[in-house]
Amino acid sequence: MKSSSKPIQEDDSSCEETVVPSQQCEVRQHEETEENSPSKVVEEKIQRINTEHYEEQEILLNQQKHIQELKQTLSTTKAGMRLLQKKYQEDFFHLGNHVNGLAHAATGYKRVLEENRKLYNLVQDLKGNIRVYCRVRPFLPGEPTALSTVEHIDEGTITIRVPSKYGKEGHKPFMFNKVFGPSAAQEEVFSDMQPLVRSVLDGYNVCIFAYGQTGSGKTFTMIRNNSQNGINVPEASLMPVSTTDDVIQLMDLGHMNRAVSSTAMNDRSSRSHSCVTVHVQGRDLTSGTIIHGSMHLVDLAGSERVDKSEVTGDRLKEAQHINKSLSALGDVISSLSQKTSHVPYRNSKLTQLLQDSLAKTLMFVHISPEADTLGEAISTLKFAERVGSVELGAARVNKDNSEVKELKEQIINLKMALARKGNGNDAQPTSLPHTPERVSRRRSLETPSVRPKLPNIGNAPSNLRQPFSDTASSRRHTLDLHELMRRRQSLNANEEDRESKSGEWIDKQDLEVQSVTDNESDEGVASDCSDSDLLWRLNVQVNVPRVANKQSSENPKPRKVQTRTTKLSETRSLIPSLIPAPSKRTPNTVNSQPQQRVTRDGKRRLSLGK
Ligand SMILES: Nc1ncnc2c1ncn2[C@@H]1O[C@H](COP(=O)(O)OP(=O)(O)OP(=O)(O)O)[C@@H](O)[C@H]1O
Repeated sequence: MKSSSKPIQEDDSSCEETVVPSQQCEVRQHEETEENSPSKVVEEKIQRINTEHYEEQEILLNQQKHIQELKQTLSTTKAGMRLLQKKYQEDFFHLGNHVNGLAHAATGYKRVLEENRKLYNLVQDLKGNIRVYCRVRPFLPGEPTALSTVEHIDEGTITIRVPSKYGKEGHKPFMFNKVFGPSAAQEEVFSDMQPLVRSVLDGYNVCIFAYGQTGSGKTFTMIRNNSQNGINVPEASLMPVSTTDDVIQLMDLGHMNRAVSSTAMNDRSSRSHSCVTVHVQGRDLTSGTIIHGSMHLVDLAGSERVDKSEVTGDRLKEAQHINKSLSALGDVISSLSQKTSHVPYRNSKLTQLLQDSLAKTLMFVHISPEADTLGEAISTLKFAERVGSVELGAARVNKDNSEVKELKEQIINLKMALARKGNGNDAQPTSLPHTPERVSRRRSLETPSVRPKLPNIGNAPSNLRQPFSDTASSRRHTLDLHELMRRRQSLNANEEDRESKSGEWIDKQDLEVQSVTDNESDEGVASDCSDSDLLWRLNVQVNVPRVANKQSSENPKPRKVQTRTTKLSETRSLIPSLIPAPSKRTPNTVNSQPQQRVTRDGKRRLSLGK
């Protein structure tokens, strides 16, 4: 193709270059045409095709070569990839192993941490430390959730965000046995308390109290929701034992009778401490030892400074009373921590109530997250840390050994003798020898399991109370509180008829609900456990406050002591016939006046930790 076009171009150029007449040019063209004969053209074509073929061959060869090279590269790459894949697989395998190892280690670490915590708590228990749990309330609906006072929460540490004057870096850590954040569920909180609650059934005295400023969530922790009395608290129960619901019902009962009024801090501020006491008593089947334990559940009134609540008049006096008892609690705690020889338990009704159970105490300290409560939160946490450092010595099981039992029996005999004397019966039980029958009869007095109807209380034969049946003598009892509540309601319905009613007994389990606002004129607390209370404590007892607080929040009135003891009819009617009424302890004259703490500026200290 190329060769054929070229001569034509040459011809054209020659034609252009030489200026010849048109005829001459035509002649030359003719001559050239002759030269381009068909054979020549074919030849040239073949040559051209060959050349082209040769070139294509060359290209093909080149391409094949490239393909070969590419194949080579591909297989090398493939081999490399396979190698890499293998390596990655190995790496992944190792990584997996490593991660597994880490996960295992983390689980182990968690387990060790948990064990450490348990051991730490055990050591604390052995030393008799007051256990302190801290709980942070979440922001409430409608509250500005700007910045929480809480910076960080770890298992047992809570770090509070503070202005720099409080700490170098603007935060301050506090350590407790456990810290529950705002999202902690009730179940989580209660599951940690189970061992403590169970120890009541093993014969220990236990006290669980909720401390914190108004509105910080004390009642939320201590009781469940009760729409009846309009208290907006959650559906949950304090105690994970079978008696939970019953005890909670009692707490509700106490709460219903509790003084509440609105303050600057809370629309329904509790203006009194609410205490529920559960006494459990049973006999160890193997040794025959009588074991009794008690549990105080105390929902304290708000611990804030009086001026914070902005109350005046009667409310102010009430607030001062509240803080006086909290102050007395603070005094008890500080004298326990300083191990002074005298602990001023008698300075307040609250501390008298807690005296027998402080050896196994759990304090729930509550704080609110709002920034404007920072000051209260810090003083609350400081107080709680101090409480946590108090060593009370190991708690002891309330076992009556044979000597104590014998002495108690003698006391019972004496009481019976006195009672008979009062009835004109001159029997002299104390002078009787301790025959086995007598001892067994006296024991039967201690441990009634059948609940007899008592026809004539004054002449009730002493063997009316039966010994524990096998089931009844089990160390763990379920409180028959439904019955108790039913009776409580019927008591309310017809208080006047109480005296004449007879009923059944509930053995060895006493329950008390009290609303306490301390007052110098208060007499001994109902749960006071003196020896003379032995028979008295065999009966069901519900102490409810004489409530000024039917007083509504609109018309609240200050109260003195609002504790009334309501005994079931059979309790009332039986006891006086057999024994004298339970004696109330005479207040300790040495320390009958509450201590008034004076601060440096000369003002009386009104609240704890301030
Ligand atoms: N952990 C919590 N989760 C959700 N809401 C809570 C929590 N703790 C408290 N609250 C809510 O905060 C409000 C105040 O709580 P609560 O009444 O228990 O405080 P308080 O400390 O008992 O107050 P007061 O001293 O006045 O009796 C209630 O509406 C309660 O439902």
